[in-house]
Amino acid sequence: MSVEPLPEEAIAKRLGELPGWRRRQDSITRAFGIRYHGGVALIVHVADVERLIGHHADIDLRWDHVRFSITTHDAGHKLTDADFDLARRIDAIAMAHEARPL
Ligand SMILES: C[C@H](O)[C@H](O)[C@H]1CNC2=NC(N)=NC(=O)C2=N1
Repeated sequence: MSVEPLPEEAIAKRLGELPGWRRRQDSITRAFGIRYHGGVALIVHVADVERLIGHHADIDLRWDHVRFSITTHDAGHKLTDADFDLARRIDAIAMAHEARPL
């Protein structure tokens, strides 16, 4: 997976393919509705996949939702293909946990 920052057009294209994810400066972010303990289970599953692929989201757990934010630290906190790959994986895991798309 390249750690080259993506050009703006590529970012727009990839965001268009990932409904629910929003850009926030040089990261992408999405929240899922899920109760606290379910959120913990979801995070553990995501963390296992992150360990396998070597890419990690910033994760904010609240009592009724969990928010994932992703950027590539190794690219100077810019968006890369690795961020969009992880976002797709998080979507699939969140659906498997029956998290509510927000
Ligand atoms: C050595 C290790 O693979 C790197 O530091 C990885 C780990 N996980 C990472 N996660 C994210 N989001 N960005 C990175 O640049 C990054 N780098």
